[in-house]
Amino acid sequence: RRWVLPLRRVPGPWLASCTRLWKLYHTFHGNMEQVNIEMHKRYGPIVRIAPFEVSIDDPEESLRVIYGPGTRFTKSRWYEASDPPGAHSLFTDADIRRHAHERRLVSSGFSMTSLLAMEDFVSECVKVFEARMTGFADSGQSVDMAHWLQCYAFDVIGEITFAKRFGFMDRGEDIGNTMQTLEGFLSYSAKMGVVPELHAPYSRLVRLFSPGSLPLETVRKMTVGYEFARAAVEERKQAGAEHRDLVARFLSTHEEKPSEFPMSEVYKMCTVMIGAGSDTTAIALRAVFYFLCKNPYKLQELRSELDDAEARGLLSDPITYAQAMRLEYLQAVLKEAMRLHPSTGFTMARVVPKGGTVLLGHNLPEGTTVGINSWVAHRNEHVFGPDVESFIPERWLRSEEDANKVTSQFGYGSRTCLGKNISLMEMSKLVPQLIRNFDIQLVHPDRPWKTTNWWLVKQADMDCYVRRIIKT
Ligand code: HEM
Repeated sequence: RRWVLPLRRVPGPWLASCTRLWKLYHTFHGNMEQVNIEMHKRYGPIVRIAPFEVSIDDPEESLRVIYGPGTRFTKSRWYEASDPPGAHSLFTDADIRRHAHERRLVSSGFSMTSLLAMEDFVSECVKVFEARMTGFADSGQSVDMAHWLQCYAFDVIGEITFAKRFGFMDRGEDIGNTMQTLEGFLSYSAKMGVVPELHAPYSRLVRLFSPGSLPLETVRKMTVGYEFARAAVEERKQAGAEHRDLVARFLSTHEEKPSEFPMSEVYKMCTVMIGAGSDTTAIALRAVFYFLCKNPYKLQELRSELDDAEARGLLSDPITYAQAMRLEYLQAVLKEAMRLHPSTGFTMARVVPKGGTVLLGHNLPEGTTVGINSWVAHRNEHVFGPDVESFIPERWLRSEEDANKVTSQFGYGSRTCLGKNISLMEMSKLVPQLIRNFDIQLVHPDRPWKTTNWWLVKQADMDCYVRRIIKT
């Protein structure tokens, strides 16, 4: 394989060119984003990471070719392990036409009009979060921000999807082991995606043997996620009229086009919302607070912007999305945190279409898997300068050219994140509200946090002290 295949001229680790075991090994270790960065430092902008797969470090031309408008590159088989065998969802579908059709059916639910109609749901969650932080501040207890931000993200998804908070923030715990279940699902899909041909036989084994035996249990969890969403939709239907949540929009699409969008699609979309919309936002929010705590001058800069806006009467309580969008430094902080710590940490793998392609001077035959990892792309010094490892929100404010530099934390092109604006609203409303009202500090500022990459690069160990800022 090393020498015979058309990819023989693409540099990379010897083992990776012979077998997928190299990729599997690093996936198991849960630090693929770091390995990927290291590989590009060692081998250059194009690296062979499996016999038929290359990773690309080119956030401009190659990004447009692989993911841009009108692309014929399809999602790779890695995504198959994120669904029960044989199934597909909006997130995983490799069929370009079917995906485009389904995306059209649901996209009105994600328009700016529906987003603004959902703002009250998010405001409600911001208030509950603030109340919980006030409680911690008054008690002097430290707070595991990693956990609480995930509670917030889950409850927002509950609100915007089902018009009902799941109750994570109210109870402060992992209700029904949902977070743990999602973690198990991600860990399974990340690894099984490397050897997708084993996904179906493995799932059959699960059905044959005791479903309670770990780790076979993990496959069953995919079905549990679907059943959870199905039960929530049914409960929401019983509760009746609420016209602003996503379920209402999915149900109205179902009523208009029952054969194109049957109830199973409604359940599936809700499953995707929970799977794709909770951890991702929690990770981004953790990154924001972590980098602000680590960079007190930047935190001060943000606080000054908020104080100034408040003094001029430009902020309500809680802050509206429209007000937050006008806070330039805040928006730069969010963007910079997601540049340095994108939520997804694997290459977004795609298959080269018929006729092959040329990327970075290499002929890549059809069927080759190619992809860009945002962790690599966001650290490209030709694009972002020599200070790529530093948290510098100002880089987005220097010039129009800098402000328009492309990042891929939400993906790119036709498969770009459908929930991007929802999560930007969640973040834009929560971050300033906490910064203006609380002083947040890491309990162990010198201890780096722990991260694990099961496609999402999830952080742990983020204990913080929270103190109320008393305004005179
Ligand atoms: C900071 C938060 C978020 C980040 C960083 C993020 C990131 C991403 C990325 C990178 C992709 C593309 C994956 C690929 O091409 O392989 C994606 C797709 C997707 N995301 Fe998000 N996401 C976030 C929040 C959300 C939310 C809140 C929702 C829903 C409420 C959501 C729903 C989706 C869906 C449905 C897709 C599939 C779109 C398609 O293929 O047409 N995401 N997201």
